[in-house]
Amino acid sequence: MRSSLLKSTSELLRRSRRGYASSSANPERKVAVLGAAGGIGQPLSLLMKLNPLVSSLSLYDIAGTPGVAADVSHINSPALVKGFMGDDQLGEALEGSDVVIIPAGVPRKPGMTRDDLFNINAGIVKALCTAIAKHCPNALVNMISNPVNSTVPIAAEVFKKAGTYDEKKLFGVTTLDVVRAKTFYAGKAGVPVTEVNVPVVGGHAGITILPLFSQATPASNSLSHQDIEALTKRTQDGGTEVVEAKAGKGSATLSMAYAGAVFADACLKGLNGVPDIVECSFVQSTVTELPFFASKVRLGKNGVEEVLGLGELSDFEKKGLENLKGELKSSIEKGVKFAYGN
Ligand SMILES: NC(=O)C1=CN([C@@H]2O[C@H](COP(=O)(O)OP(=O)(O)OC[C@H]3O[C@@H](n4cnc5c(N)ncnc54)[C@H](O)[C@@H]3O)[C@@H](O)[C@H]2O)C=CC1
Ligand SMILES: O=C([O-])CC(=O)C(=O)O
Repeated sequence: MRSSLLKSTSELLRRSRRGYASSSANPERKVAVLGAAGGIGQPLSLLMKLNPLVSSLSLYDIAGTPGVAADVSHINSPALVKGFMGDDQLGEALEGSDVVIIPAGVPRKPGMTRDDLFNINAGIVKALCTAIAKHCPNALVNMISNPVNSTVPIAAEVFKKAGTYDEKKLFGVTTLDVVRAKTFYAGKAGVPVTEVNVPVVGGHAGITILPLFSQATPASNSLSHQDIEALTKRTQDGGTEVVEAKAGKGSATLSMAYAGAVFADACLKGLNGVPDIVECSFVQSTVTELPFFASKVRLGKNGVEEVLGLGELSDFEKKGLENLKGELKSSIEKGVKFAYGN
């Protein structure tokens, strides 16, 4: 009894130090998940229900949300869960949201690139962002829907047209690239995975995903150049590895839900004023000549507090950076053109 009391007290202290102070110390926070009944949406909704920083959880989809919401709502954690379905209920789902997470849209099948999803997902993202501009213009938007390299610029243009754009509040979620880079690096370098950090910069498709293993911590000097090349390629092809393993049944959902929950948690901590919250994300940027770029970002009370630079790159990474710019630039331009032309 005494030891379990001590354990729970020390857990409370640990949490409060890291941004999970008792719920009375945290402000009320509403999180909306758009696409909540999907492969990512369901486990992501579960993880957000478990997050003690969430007081209200709004689950929206075009179908299937009543069941998901009823199911998740039975979990005995504080967040109050409500399900919303169809266009008519989108406004209410969004009203008052602090963070909106968007995993709505179609996933890849084997043989497809993320860009092959553009035709369907661009329209979905545009419609959802139009509603965000109307119903919760101050929310932080976490864009998961692919192709992220284009859907984030689409969202920016929609918000600009609506007069609500704030570059500090729009994020392409690239956390899964970081999650993969950490896992693969730890396995190869033989270091504890929970201690690993690896920045991943650029974008979120193929060669635009550039892990900076030269900055990985804990540093390893047991890795050869070939090892680094193989780790880089595996990180860049991580999504395809899952798409092929699922053999037509979609793309990463569970690892993505985890990554989405990690990033949303960081956003909430930033909003709540927890200092030194840094995650990689695809944001409006001046780090390179490209208007959007993924790099480390410091999160704060208004969203992006500071877009951090790339640090020192190895020659291999410098080459990777130059190689990705062409593809990333045209994906960004494709998104902007779509938003303008429609
Ligand atoms: N950023 C990243 O790292 C990752 C992104 N993704 C992307 O996430 C997206 C979703 O993937 P999954 O969950 O596997 O797909 P899924 O097909 O299982 O789920 C998508 C959900 O979106 C819903 N939806 C469709 N149109 C909608 C609309 N207008 N409003 C609200 N909801 C709508 C569908 O009803 C469905 O429930 C895909 O575009 C996929 O490529 C997937 C993995 C990683
Ligand atoms: O590969 C895909 O289509 C889904 C995705 O973005 C990822 O798993 O990184």
